[in-house]
Amino acid sequence: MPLILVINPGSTSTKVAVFKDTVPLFTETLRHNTEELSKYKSIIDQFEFRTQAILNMLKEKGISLSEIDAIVGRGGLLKPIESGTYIVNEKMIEDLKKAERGEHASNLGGIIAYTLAKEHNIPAYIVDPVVVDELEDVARITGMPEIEKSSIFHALNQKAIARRLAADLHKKYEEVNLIIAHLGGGISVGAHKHGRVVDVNDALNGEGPFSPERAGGLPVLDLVKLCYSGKYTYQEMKKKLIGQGGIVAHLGTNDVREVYKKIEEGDKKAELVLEAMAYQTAKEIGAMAVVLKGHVDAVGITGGIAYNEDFVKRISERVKFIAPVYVYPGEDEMLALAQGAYRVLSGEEKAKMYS
Ligand SMILES: Nc1ncnc2c1ncn2[C@@H]1O[C@H](COP(=O)(O)OP(=O)(O)O)[C@@H](O)[C@H]1O
Ligand SMILES: CCCC(=O)OP(=O)(O)O
Repeated sequence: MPLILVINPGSTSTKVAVFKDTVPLFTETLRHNTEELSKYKSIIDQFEFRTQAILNMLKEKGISLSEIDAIVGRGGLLKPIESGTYIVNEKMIEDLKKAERGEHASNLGGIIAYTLAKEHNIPAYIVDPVVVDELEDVARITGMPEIEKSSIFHALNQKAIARRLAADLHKKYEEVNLIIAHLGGGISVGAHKHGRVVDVNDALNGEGPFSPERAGGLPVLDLVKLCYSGKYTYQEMKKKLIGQGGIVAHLGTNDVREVYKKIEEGDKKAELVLEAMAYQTAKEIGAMAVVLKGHVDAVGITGGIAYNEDFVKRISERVKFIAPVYVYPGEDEMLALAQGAYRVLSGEEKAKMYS
């Protein structure tokens, strides 16, 4: 019965778990506030900090790395690839370190898994990275031929929750049309058509709703003007869009629980900004209903923010005319990662090779 270490770096957290086969021994979430993360210039600079946090957690739980049989991490911004479990190889590490497709905490999932696994001579995997690409061609075209739309989203959790929702409908994932909204540090809304995510907002690079730390879609020419205003460097502009945008920019925190505290204390601006995030998310769900030509079996709402019933209600009341709304607070990512690694370790599936 293999012991599997699961590492899931998100933009606002590092989640760590150890599974025996596919049974969790423990799962912990280490939350990182804006102040803690703003010390680091780039995501790769967070390597030591996040690795140490994981090692401390293992020590606290009395588990030694020498007992672990395989490590699986959340996959990052690689080339667009199909869904599945991939062995972490040198080429993948090179691409994650170069970060040519962008910087996101999930880049560290593969890198940390590989580094720790190498020291202990065990395999490292990633499963359903954020670049899983099942877009229909029509969804790729933008109005500027030089710019093609990308599929960058919470693929791991969206797929896991979509399967769970299909099961709750007593159907197979491949038989239903679903819209899944993941509400995390980033927000992604995907149209799942018979088991494929045929359209989804790029949750990293400025499409769809703003989120706790992303600016989301913006009036384009105003953005161009700001870029050329001479006020900001490229790196500063990037931070304003990814990491320091959205709720952080408006309210100075990436923690939606803090926003609710402000609202309880009578902060009207906090209430309006929060309502706007729910409004934009609902609007994106509406757009995905159009992608599916109105044939929607259910809408699923998931991610950390889905723990908050008020926020879910703000979305549901706008979208419940489309299809029944199901809520899955948090995520199924840790189990999905462990299951992906286990399918390979048990010989049920062959690991895919990234090239
Ligand atoms: N109980 C809760 N109520 C409301 N928001 C929450 C709760 N727990 C976490 N969140 C919010 O969820 C967001 C993080 O979601 P999560 O899915 O864990 O994302 P990530 O993978 O980006 O770290 C943060 O803004 C956090 O404040
Ligand atoms: C990079 C797309 C997935 C995403 O936004 O993840 P987080 O919510 O963990 O930042």
